[in-house]
Amino acid sequence: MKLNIALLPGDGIGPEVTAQAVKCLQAVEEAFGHSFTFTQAAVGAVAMEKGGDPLPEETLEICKNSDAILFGAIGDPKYDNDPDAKTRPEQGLLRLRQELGLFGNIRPVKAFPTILDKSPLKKNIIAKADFVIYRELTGGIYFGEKKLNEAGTIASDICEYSEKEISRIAHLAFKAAKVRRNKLTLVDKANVLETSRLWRRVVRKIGESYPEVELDFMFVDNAAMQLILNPGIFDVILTENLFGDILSDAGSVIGGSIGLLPSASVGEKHAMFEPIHGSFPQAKGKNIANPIASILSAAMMMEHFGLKEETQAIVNAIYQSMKQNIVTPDLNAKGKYGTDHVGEYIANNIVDADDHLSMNKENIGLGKSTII
Ligand SMILES: NC(=O)C1=CN([C@@H]2O[C@H](COP(=O)(O)OP(=O)(O)OC[C@H]3O[C@@H](n4cnc5c(N)ncnc54)[C@H](O)[C@@H]3O)[C@@H](O)[C@H]2O)C=CC1
Ligand SMILES: CC(C)CC(=O)C(=O)O
Ligand SMILES: [Mg+2]
Repeated sequence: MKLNIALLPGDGIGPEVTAQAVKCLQAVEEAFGHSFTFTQAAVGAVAMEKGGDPLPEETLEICKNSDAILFGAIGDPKYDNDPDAKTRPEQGLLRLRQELGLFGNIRPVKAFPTILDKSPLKKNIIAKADFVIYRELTGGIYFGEKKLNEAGTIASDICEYSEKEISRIAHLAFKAAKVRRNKLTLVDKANVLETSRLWRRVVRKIGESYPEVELDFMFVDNAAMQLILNPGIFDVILTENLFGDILSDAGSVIGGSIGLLPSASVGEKHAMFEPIHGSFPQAKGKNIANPIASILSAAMMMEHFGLKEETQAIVNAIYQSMKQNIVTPDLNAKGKYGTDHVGEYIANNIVDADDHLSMNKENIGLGKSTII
């Protein structure tokens, strides 16, 4: 298969982790006989340094003309610590999602069996965790009107959702539930928010077309607690933009590090693959960031194109690195392995399934059912 991949490393650890994902995609290319072309473009603070715009027109064009986008991370303390900054790196990512119509963000969460002891949570609790968050990505409070009064004393952010915005991601989530364990939990705050009550009405109606899927509802405050206490009760979580952002970072505690959680952001025409973590500026240039979230995002890209064996080969190689304890310091405090070493090791262990008989065949479920 020939793929044109737009590469947007971004800020902080973004370039370090995406470089490892690229190594792994190149290993897939070689092992399976594909042809991937990478076109790099600037986004976030690095793009602002060059021309002031966190999403330059040229970058957007490269993305629009690509088959898929591999995104690193954006964000810089220079802007985080400046409440008066008019332009921010994060606007580059938000606009990119909006311009490309990436309305569905798919975030699978499952603990790798080989590193169950890395989570601060009890093994018997997290071993049962296997869920996927379908987060609405181009609506809600992140995209509503923002206001600050002249005195700078009163601010507001509007949260707005339309039936159309809710229903397109709801269909994706129901379809995912059908090929998983037939359960969908809508997480909202319908006891307080009008938008949440609209979500409930629309999702309940759509649920009638998916009679095999058990639909339940949970308030977001309770869901934050259940995710930690009882993660095994979830299969597909469907939720709005803000709640999905927060819940998925909380969910990353299950796997032992946010540096392990990938995502796919999908729309009708485009697809982007991005770790759920940010630019982790404290780690920039130190060669300590975990590259696996980025590498698994590349695996989700392979899965998106129906390349199941390729997806599995990447996941198997990640297993191998964990089994050998070739992991970054977030998973082994005494570890001496750097971002590039872990990436290199995983890339070197990516082999075609035919040559794979001696390798570990377990999988984390990515290859089966997270992307429709
Ligand atoms: N998708 C994106 O590009 C996102 C960007 N951001 C931006 O990133 C910057 C930093 O934000 P934070 O709130 O500190 O979130 P963050 O996700 O960058 O880091 C939070 C903590 O997670 C851990 N962590 C993150 N990535 C890791 C990795 N690959 N390996 C090991 N540990 C990892 C570190 O302990 C870190 O202190 C901000 O400017 C923020 O706006 C935040 C979230 C998402
Ligand atoms: C920085 C935000 C725009 C993004 C974020 O936190 C996320 O998508 O997880
Ligand atoms: Mg986030």
